[in-house]
Amino acid sequence: MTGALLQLDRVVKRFPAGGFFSRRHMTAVRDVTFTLASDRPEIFAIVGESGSGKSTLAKMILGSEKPSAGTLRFDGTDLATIRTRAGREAFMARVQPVFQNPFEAFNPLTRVDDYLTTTARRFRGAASRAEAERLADEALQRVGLSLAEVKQRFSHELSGGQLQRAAIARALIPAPRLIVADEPVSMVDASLRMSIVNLFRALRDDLKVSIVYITHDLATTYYISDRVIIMQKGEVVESGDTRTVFDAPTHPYSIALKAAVLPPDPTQAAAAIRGEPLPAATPDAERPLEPVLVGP
Ligand SMILES: Nc1ncnc2c1ncn2[C@@H]1O[C@H](COP(=O)(O)OP(=O)(O)OP(=O)(O)O)[C@@H](O)[C@H]1O
Repeated sequence: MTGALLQLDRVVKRFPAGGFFSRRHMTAVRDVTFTLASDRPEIFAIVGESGSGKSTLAKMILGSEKPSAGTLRFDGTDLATIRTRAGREAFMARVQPVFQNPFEAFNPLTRVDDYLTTTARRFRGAASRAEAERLADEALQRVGLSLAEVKQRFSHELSGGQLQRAAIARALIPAPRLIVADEPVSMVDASLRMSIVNLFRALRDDLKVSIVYITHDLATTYYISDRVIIMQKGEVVESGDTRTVFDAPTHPYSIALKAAVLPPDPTQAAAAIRGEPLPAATPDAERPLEPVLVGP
């Protein structure tokens, strides 16, 4: 490991609770510590039920919320020290978000291609419309779309799956090192989920982008992530290599979570992601060592 891409050290976030005059606080994120290496792109999952602090953690990684205590470093720089507009823009180019609802991520009054070309001008310095369109098309091709398919179209004219792909393309235009994806497939039609999930793997492998994948969905986490932390009430209760954690969880919360939602058989889990009825389980002896991804 040559250094850390992202390093969280005892990160805490408290919010005021109990009204304006109250001094009470609730702790949304408590003492979270983890590191993503800069020379080993990976999909790092943050899993937990609603209210466990996942989105608050995502906002702190994106620099849009400040920690109450602890430090977050990106490429060695403490995010708290980024104060200038130029510093903030440079950080934003390297750490890009993908949100749950692509219809909220795009302004309904702006054409999708304009959105992408504006990003190319702002973050990649594209000097002409032709250059901005070339960069937008390149990013769209990466996600299985093309500029021709989105040109002159507004967000409501695309399907949810297409628009989430366009949102991922927008995130790719600045050539980021890290993508923070907060529930990126939960609003996508179940039948298209697998193709988006596979896309994140391709970005990791082909573009060497690391991905912080935030979700409450264990099935997709099991399929795509390399490492996982499981959060409960703001705290990390279990962490490690995804296969190890899910195959033999040790914390009572992880055990209960797995029992409640994750079909133990890989073929069944793949069907669950696609929203299909579960097929018969594959006998243990015939199971591949690695889960087989069947797409789209
Ligand atoms: N701006 C805020 N002010 C006060 N409390 C907040 C704020 N943001 C989040 N919280 C609280 O912090 C806790 C963690 O919320 P967070 O949204 O991070 O959880 P989550 O795991 O992402 O849940 P979900 O999946 O429902 O988004 C919750 O109790 C929430 O109500």
